[in-house]
Amino acid sequence: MSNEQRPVWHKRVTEAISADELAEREALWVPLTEEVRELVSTAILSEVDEHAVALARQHIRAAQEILGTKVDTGSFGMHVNDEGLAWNWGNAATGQKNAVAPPLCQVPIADGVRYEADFGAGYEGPPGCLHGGWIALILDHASGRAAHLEGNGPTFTGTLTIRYLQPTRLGPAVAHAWVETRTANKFVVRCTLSTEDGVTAESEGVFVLARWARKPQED
Ligand SMILES: CCCCC/C=C\C/C=C\C/C=C\C/C=C\CCCC(=O)SCCNC(=O)CCNC(=O)[C@H](O)C(C)(C)COP(=O)(O)OP(=O)(O)OC[C@H]1O[C@@H](n2cnc3c(N)ncnc32)[C@H](O)[C@@H]1OP(=O)(O)O
Repeated sequence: MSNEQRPVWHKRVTEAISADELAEREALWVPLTEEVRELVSTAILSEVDEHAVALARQHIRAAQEILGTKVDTGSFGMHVNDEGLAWNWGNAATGQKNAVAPPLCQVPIADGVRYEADFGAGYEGPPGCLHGGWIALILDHASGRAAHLEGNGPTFTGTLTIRYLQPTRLGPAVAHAWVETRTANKFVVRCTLSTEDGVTAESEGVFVLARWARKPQED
């Protein structure tokens, strides 16, 4: 894939960094992400008085100021090194630096892709249950990842059909996605989301290997 083929919106940053240095950087930032995520949940559930709220806001503004002394602009995009490593830590589903992303943990399996997560107060839709929009994101991401692994390139969601079977209670959940059929550039992927109540949502999606990422003979 050449730079000329990539669309203008595709932010790509090349960095001279080794795999070891990248691992160190990840170890530095992931705890911050987890703490910000925890802060969101605590802020929702907290019942402290107005003085405590004012004090907490002071500390949060101080942290914001410290982090803001050196920032990139726009989005994180896709960072790459010359060893072929790529990391998109701003990703809304799994970005290591994105506290808005749910706490998804990918677990290796032979048949497709499995993600596990424990959804807390920040993900609530119907009282006590996971918001349907988050469910869509999880099904979409797990399916996209399954297609990506099999197609070896960036696959975009073309169509995603979701059946919400029963409410998904907050707490532990598992997503399992697998490619059902494929042609050179198109993948039909199925995905389920399950809790201790069983399967709560399922989807079927068509994922398309982006035209700009196809090898010339596949176009
Ligand atoms: C998402 C990757 C971004 C790039 C990042 C780089 C690296 C990524 C690294 C790691 C990623 C890891 C995992 C990924 C995990 C999650 C992914 C999340 C996915 C998303 O959240 S992504 C955002 C929402 N998504 C969009 O923003 C799409 C906007 N849209 C378009 O960009 C185009 O519209 C596109 C590309 C869909 C098609 O355009 P195209 O020109 O490539 O298609 P083309 O005409 O060649 O068709 C080829 C065959 O697909 C069929 N086809 C075409 N369109 C279809 C559709 N909509 N539904 C069903 N089938 C469709 C045709 O019928 C034909 O089928 P057939 O071969 O059988 O004739």
